[in-house]
Amino acid sequence: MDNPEDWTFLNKGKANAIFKYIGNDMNYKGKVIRLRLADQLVLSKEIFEFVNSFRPQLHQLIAMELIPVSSRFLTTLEQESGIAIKKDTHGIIMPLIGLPEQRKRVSKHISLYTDPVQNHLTVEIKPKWLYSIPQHTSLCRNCALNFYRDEELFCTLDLLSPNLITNWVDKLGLNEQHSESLTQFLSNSDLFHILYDLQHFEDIHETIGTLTNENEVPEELIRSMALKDITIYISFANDDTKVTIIDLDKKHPSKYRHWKKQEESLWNLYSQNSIVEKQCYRHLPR
Ligand SMILES: O=P(O)(O)O[C@@H]1[C@@H](OP(=O)(O)O)[C@H](OP(=O)(O)O)[C@H](O)[C@H](OP(=O)(O)O)[C@H]1OP(=O)(O)O
Ligand SMILES: Nc1ncnc2c1ncn2[C@@H]1O[C@H](COP(=O)(O)OP(=O)(O)OP(=O)(O)O)[C@@H](O)[C@H]1O
Repeated sequence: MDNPEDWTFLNKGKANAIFKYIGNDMNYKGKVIRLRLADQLVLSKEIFEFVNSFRPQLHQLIAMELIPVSSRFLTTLEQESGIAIKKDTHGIIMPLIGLPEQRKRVSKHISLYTDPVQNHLTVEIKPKWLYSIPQHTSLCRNCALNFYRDEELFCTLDLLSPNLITNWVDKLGLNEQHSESLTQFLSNSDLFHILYDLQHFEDIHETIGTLTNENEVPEELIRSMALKDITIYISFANDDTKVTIIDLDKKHPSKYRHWKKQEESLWNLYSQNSIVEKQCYRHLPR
């Protein structure tokens, strides 16, 4: 496995690079390795343990295996891909998520992957903040962020409310069969409610606003913010529905500066109910 020639660059985000296995070892065929980018402060072993702590509640989390990597392995992949990789002791092996070829980007947080021949669909959703929006707030964090970026106003808070799901799905413009499958899944699954419960952090806007030092960042806020940054793949192929959650990365407390900056950018939008025709759905505490 430690032969860098057996791995080819697949994709990257802000914190990780993904390499696909192209060697002959059957243990790694159909797998990827996920490596931390050079500027990251949380290492793969800590991420692995963090993710595992959520497995009892989130059984859809992608399977992971922590494996030691040599510095020669990392340096060679870094040179070949041109991506600065963290000098880490471990990487994380995961199954390769195969996506249908045609991609339609609905918004920064929603994409649809379809295979019209086989009629397969994978929906990629970054649900972001699933929470009860505070009193006197018109726009939730998701709608405020989308508005700020001039993105489509697709609010995942709608998915917590059975009567708003059909309309949410209709706006995606899927074919009838896929619309029906997705509506059925979203109506019957408790995943978004589980995430809502797990993300819960009382007075989150105020807490972020008052942080002045990374030592003040509560562990529960780190967990909540990590859960607000996951990606979910929902795949429909034949009669099979498969759900996979990726990217549940432990946040370093130094990220509080970014969270605060985002709050400062969005603050004025939270109370502007004239911006959009539709008010955000207010999900009441249960
Ligand atoms: O602050 P946000 O809501 O913009 O979230 C950031 C994400 O932007 P998004 O809004 O999802 O497009 C951002 O996503 P992109 O790389 O922009 O797709 C990252 O996930 C970032 O986390 P990290 O730096 O990788 O630890 C995310 O930062 P965190 O807030 O999760 O720390
Ligand atoms: N198991 C996988 N199989 C196939 N592709 C994957 C897999 N895991 C991640 N990817 C792809 O690589 C991209 C980056 O991976 P990942 O989300 O883990 O990185 P990140 O740095 O945490 O991203 P972000 O900046 O959104 O936080 C994903 O958006 C996805 O397209």
